[in-house]
Amino acid sequence: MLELDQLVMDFSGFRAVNGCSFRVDEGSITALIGPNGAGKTTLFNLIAGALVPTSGTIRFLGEDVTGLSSDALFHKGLVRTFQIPHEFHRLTALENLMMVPPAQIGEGLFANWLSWGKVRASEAEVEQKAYDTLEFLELTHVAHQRAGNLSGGQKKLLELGRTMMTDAKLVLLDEPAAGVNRTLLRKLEEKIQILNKERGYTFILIEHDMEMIEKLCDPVICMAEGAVLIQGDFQTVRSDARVLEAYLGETAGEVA
Ligand SMILES: Nc1ncnc2c1ncn2[C@@H]1O[C@H](COP(=O)(O)OP(=O)(O)OP(=O)(O)O)[C@@H](O)[C@H]1O
Repeated sequence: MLELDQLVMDFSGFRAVNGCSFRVDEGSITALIGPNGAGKTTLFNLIAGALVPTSGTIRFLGEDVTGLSSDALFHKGLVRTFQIPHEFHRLTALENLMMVPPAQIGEGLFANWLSWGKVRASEAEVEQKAYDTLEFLELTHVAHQRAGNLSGGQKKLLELGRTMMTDAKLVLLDEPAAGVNRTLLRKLEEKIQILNKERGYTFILIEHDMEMIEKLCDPVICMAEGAVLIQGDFQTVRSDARVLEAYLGETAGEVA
């Protein structure tokens, strides 16, 4: 589904991503791990079109998408969520979902410009989809609460819900577990698994929570100094001496 070939990203002389190559199979949940500064976020920015690589290529669904904007990629079904959820604080949870532009409409909105009946029908569909999404996420009880007042975990669930409004194919999740309490974390894991198994979403996660990675992810890719150090299943990667060594500098031996 996604193929990275020799990706390089230089920031005024500093090489943050250094010849990164790997592929992500459709239907997988891939974890991207590595110590601070390994280049994970920069790589996400490259895949999501927020940065243009210095060199190398990115293919998505068989098409060379290197250098395409995040907007163009979004319309192809590649969606990124953020470490800090980007909800609109003053809007309700329901409105936040309704604000997400449906990836597939695009020109349809323009075509509907003179046909208000159609627009209204489409609005009603979007509202229904937003309610269905809240129900799936078990957030119906906060549908009319301001998103800014939700807990950290509820905001993460809402962020996941925003991807569901777009019929995403590949979702990049940036530290989904960060700041989420244990109860909501289990719920978030369960929803990610359902989206993956039943709705065919492919995920790539940047994550530091090893419990979540062990439960959800295969393969696990460990980056260090801008390149892929090792790729394999959780146990293989976690027990690899090079991975422990890469983490040693910052966490005194703890891979987490
Ligand atoms: N816009 C930028 N300009 C200059 N250097 C940058 C820029 N963005 C990232 N870097 C540098 O690139 C390296 C990789 O950073 P990146 O944020 O991708 O790492 P990371 O693996 O996501 O780390 P963390 O786990 O701490 O978020 C770091 O040394 C960082 O300082």
